[in-house]
Amino acid sequence: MTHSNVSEGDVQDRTVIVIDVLRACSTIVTALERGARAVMPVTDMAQAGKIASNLDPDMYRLGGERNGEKIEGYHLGNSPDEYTHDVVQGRDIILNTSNGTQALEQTKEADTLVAACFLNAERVVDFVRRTADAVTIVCAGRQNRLALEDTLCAGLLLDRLWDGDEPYPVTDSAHTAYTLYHTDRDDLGNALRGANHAEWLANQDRGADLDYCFRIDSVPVLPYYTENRLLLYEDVVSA
Ligand SMILES: O=C(O)[C@H](CS(=O)(=O)O)OP(=O)(O)O
Ligand SMILES: [Mg+2]
Repeated sequence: MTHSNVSEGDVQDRTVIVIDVLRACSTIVTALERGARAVMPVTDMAQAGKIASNLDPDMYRLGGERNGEKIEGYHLGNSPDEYTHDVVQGRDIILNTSNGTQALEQTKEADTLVAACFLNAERVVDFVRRTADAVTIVCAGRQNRLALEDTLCAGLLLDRLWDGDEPYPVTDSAHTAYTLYHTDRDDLGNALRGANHAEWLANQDRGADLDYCFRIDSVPVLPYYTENRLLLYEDVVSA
């Protein structure tokens, strides 16, 4: 398990779970659940513009943020709330965010790559249990620093994957996430609301995003990365 500074060994021949609770992975899960055809994660304006220039303008929407605010000229910001059925249905979403889409870019050479958050926690755990041997969890974090909400989500996934019994040896990062989750699990909502990013979003009047993004297991979809885009896993296997 790691946050930022992903190395080749972290991804090669491994199943990688990228976690970004606030808010990119929660937005990706939501957009796909509400009917987006695909989410294309990008890292900068130039890459987003290049992809957009090759698409029919009615068939895509540009989404993303810098410093939490919608990027000028984009259709959507990074609040899951904006990704309504009417807006995303049948369209490609080009998503450009500060941390989550950067983590997806860093891990795109993984054997298997999925996006996770609290909304789809059990769906990810179930997929990993059934399909994966070697797993790396990458917490997107914030500005290359640890983000409490991502670490607690990693701890929840590990608790479920290990069935409440921590194996030995594990990495220091995994041990920390698992232990922290056990410390906070009885009042997880409170711990999450005390996270720096959560406090910051609350101060920006984004409290509704917190209510939504902290709902565990409420959107059971699996965003699966293939050919530079995230698709619903069932659409990949049935193709
Ligand atoms: O939109 C978000 O919540 C963050 C932006 S920032 O780190 O608060 O500037 O982006 P994300 O890539 O979803 O972590
Ligand atoms: Mg984040």
